[in-house]
Formats: sequence, C-alpha cells, structure tokens
Amino acid sequence: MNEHAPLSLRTAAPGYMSGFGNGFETEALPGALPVGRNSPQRCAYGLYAEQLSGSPFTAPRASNERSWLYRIRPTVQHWGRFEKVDAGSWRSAPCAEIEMPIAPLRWDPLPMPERSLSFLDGIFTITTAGDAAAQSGMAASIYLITRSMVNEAFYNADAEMMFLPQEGALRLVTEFGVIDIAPGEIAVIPRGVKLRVELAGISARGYLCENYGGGFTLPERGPIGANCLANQRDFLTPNAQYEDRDEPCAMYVKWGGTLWRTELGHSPLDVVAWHGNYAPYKYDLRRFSPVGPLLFDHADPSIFTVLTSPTEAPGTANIDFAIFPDRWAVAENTFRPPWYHMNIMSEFMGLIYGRYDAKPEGFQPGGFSLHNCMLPHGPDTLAFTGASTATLQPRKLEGTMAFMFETRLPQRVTAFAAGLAQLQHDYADCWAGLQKRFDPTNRDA
Ligand SMILES: O=C(O)Cc1cc(O)ccc1O
Ligand SMILES: [Fe+2]
Repeated sequence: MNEHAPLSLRTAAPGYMSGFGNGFETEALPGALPVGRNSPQRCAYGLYAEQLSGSPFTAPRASNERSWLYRIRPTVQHWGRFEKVDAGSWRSAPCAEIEMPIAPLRWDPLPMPERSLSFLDGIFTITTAGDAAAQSGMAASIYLITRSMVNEAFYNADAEMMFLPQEGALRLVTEFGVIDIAPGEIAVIPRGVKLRVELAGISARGYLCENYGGGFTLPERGPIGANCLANQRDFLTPNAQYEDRDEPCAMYVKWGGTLWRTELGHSPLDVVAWHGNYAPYKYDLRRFSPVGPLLFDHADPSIFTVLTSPTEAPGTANIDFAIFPDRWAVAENTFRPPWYHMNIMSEFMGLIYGRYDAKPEGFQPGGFSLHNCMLPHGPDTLAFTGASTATLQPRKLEGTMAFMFETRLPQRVTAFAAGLAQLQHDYADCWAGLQKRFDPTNRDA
C-alpha cells in the first residue's frame, strides 16, 4: 500500500471515538464517570471532578464547548511557583520584531538539527497575526523534534494548537487520551488541554498552527448539502487513558505569550474518565472529499476548507484551514491552476508531500510561503506556460497535499524567519519570465 493511500479500510481506530463536536463520554475504569450528573458529592474511585470550559458559559448552544474531567488530582494542585522559561524561537502575537516585508516570501524546508530538541525547544515561529491576549489571530510555526518529552507536560493557555506532521509520526499523550498522527493527518489540541509530545521514530518535522481565536469548527456547506468536504464521522477523539505516576514532572504553560514552568510531584495526565464536547481530535486529510468546478473555471480555495476558526463577522475567518489534496482537474477551456490574485486575507502555505500545481518548482515538501494581505501572487512562469498551452484532458493531480492557513489579519514575519538561510531571496523571480503577450492586432495571440 502506498504510504499516502487513504486509510479507507479502517473504521475508527481502536482507542478513538468517531464524530465532530459530539457530547462524548469515556471512562478508563468502569463506573468512573458519574451517571446523569456532573458533580456528585463524592466521585467514584476518589476522583476529583473538574470542568474545562472552552467557551463562555453562556455561548450559544452551537458554539458552547466544555468537558467534565474526573481526575486523580485537581489541576488547582498543579499551581506551584512558576518561573519564566526561555521559549527559544517560539513567538506569540503581537510580535513586531521587524518591519513587515512587502514581498511574497518563500522558504526551503528547515533541516533537522543534530541537537536534542523536545517539542517545547523545537518550535520555530515563522509568522504571527493579531494579538493572543485579544483572542484573535494566529501563529504559524515549524516544529523540529529530536527527543520525546519525558516527565514533562505542557498546556497552551494562549491558543488552540493544530499539528500537521510533515516527516515522522508523533504520539500526543493528552489528558483526554492518546492520539497517534503521521504525515497526512492532523491533530487539534484545544486551548488548556495538557499533553506530552512523543516521537514515534527518531525525529519529526511538521507545521504548527496556534489559533488564538474561535475554536476550529467545520465550515458550513451551503448548497453543497449534507455530504462531502470533511465529514463528521472521520474526526477521531481518543478514549480516556490515564497515568497514575507519583514522580517528578515539569509542567510548562504558555500563558500571556510567555513560557512558564513549574515542578509537580506527579503526572498531570491523570484523567480517568471524561465527558463533553471540548476535546482533542485527529483527522486524516485523505478522507476529505473535494468538490470543485465540473465544467469550467477555477473556484475560490474556500471550497477546500477543512476547518475554520470563525470571527464575529459572518464569513470572515480568523483562520480558514484549507488543503489541496489529490483531485481531478476536468474544467474545459479553463486556465486550471489558481489565477493571479491579490487578497485581503493573508495566506501561509505549506506542503506535506508532492507538488503544488501553481508552483511546480521551488515549493518543496516541508517548505513554506507567505502571501500577505494585498500582495500579488499566482502561478509561476512554468505553471502559467504549461497551463495555458496544455491539451485539456481530465487529469488527476496525484500524490499531493498542500495546505493553507488563511487569516483575515496580516501576518508579521519573525526576525528568525527573516534571517533564515532557507529564505529564497529570488522567489519573486519565479514570475520574471512572464512576457508581455499583448498584441492589439491579434485577438488570438
Ligand atoms: O495562492 C495560492 O496558491 C492559494 C490559492 C489557491 C487557489 O486555488 C486559489 C486562490 C489561492 O489563494
Ligand atoms: Fe493565494
């Protein structure tokens, strides 16, 4: 089986529950979950009940998110003395380290360093947008991991986190249960959920989106109807699994844009049972059923939205997470790649595997690009020439998976990203070969 083939013959993997935003319930010990109530006078097995709210209490039902956790120790016992920790190249918005470059930007993949890097040491932020404290905007980072976290746990109070592995699989040991992900899959860890990030192999590289705004949700399908795009049943949330370990553990918290650390005497991943709709999940991007133009023209990339982080303004996303997966191109008398364009939203792109049709050269798996608010971009010269002269047979774009974080806010580039040797200073030259083709005497030029 091709390593990128859909996991189509597997239904929900053992250890996961299927569905998006369900009111899940799961227990690792029989009877650990109280029946029909949240807060009994005494919880089974001597557990503590704790609510984790992802939305204000009074948010409308459709966006109201909370879970009840039944744990060995309440999180309040985790509060010790916190000390600030150097967050390396991890940045949070606002981060105006350098002037915003008024240019399209693209980078080659970052090589895997030799040195020991846990997930927390290995986050290299490329762009930030908005303001974490205003609960608006995002950050796009690359993670490079060469060691598992051991006796360490972390939660992000500033952001929901989306992991997109590009090389190497990860095990996310969360307080809700264990999530395994490999390239082609994503995982979303809601704000405030504790986890430990472990390597499945010897190293891992991927993309990390921190979402400061409204939690990721499925986009409306409008006239598409009840099916296609990302389907609820393909989202997998782990069953409860807990650690009862009374040994030292360093707990890290990203809060207010700063990384903090405190020492615990136990593992905080100690939730024996939980119920609710605020929980981590994973999704195999190859389960996405693309919908597109069947006769002519190129649709807006919003048709490929997997998940969206909404704002108060309808249709104006804090982040749209869109993918460009395997699909058929069939449009007749059409320039099939993306058109040349300028966009009020700003576009961070990455490539998990394969080739992206608008950029057949120079955009490599593991690489990334930024086309900021109102900065022009589109197919490179090679893509333009090829697509304007090709014989238009139905053609399958295969073995490819690019993605985009598209945000309503301009993205600032970090000093780290601007100084990288992998920044392609000649990127804009990819359009230099586009010749003047205008000939007022020849309509068919
Ligand atoms: O710029 C890009 O490559 C992303 C993109 C793809 C597409 O099909 C239409 C618009 C768009 O911004
Ligand atoms: Fe674009």
